[in-house]
Amino acid sequence: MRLHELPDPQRFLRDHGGEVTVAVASARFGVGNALMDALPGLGAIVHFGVGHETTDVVRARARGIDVSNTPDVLTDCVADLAVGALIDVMRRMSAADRYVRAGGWSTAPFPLAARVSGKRVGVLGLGRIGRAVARRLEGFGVEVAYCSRLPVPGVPYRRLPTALALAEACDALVVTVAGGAGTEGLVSAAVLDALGPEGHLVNVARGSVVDEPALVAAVEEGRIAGAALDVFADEPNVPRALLDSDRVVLLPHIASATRETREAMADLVLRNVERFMTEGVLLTPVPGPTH
Ligand SMILES: O=C(O)C(=O)CO
Repeated sequence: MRLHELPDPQRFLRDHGGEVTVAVASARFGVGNALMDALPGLGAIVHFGVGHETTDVVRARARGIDVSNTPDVLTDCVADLAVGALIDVMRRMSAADRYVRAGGWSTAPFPLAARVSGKRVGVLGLGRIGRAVARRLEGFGVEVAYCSRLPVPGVPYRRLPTALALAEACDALVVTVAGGAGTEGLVSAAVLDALGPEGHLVNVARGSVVDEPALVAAVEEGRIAGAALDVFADEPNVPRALLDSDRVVLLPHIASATRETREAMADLVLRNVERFMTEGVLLTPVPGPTH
């Protein structure tokens, strides 16, 4: 049953909320507190997607509700897209495509772009996706550094203590950290200024991680060279100044959106539901009580 497609979802919740034992939610909407409260018999929340910041997991667990997401199956596609977006914004591929289509090539050569190979790239949040991005970048002879709450054992990359220090040490920053209150505004005006007028930003995490008004100002004022964004503060709304900028690559939150990966995510959702319905446990519960 799809709650959002019902003519009167509130009425359904009043009449049948107590019968629902499993809720499946997208990472975008999650299960908010009001919905959680309307489902007194809920035992599991199964997210389609790796992000789960839209559900209060601590609150759910306190009520005995277990929560799962779809890790691993989307890592490669998100990392592929992050690296593609980095190359796009640094080499200005989308802008060059627009240039050719608009007939610019017959009037003047396209302006020179920034080299990718051999540059210093900072990965903000070295989880599964961050590590997959870093591994790919090694193939470009990129010097990778990272910033994460705790040191990540067994990786050959330099760890910087803060996002600011990482931005100061790098030519480009790729944001792969989890969303939610703990990372809100982590890429601040100061971080963008540390990245500098030659620096590029890629965000495949959550719009909330970047101070979007500060990013808009930095792009407009040329305080950073460019940005490639798959996520925004208020999707699907993209600030006008970004739409108007040729220095920005804009993507409609498609990092995991391949047929193969979306099928694998859907399959994992169904396997979580099945496991919960048959054995009362989830297959891929989200880690830690306070994650
Ligand atoms: O899995 C997620 O959290 C996503 O944002 C999918 O792209």
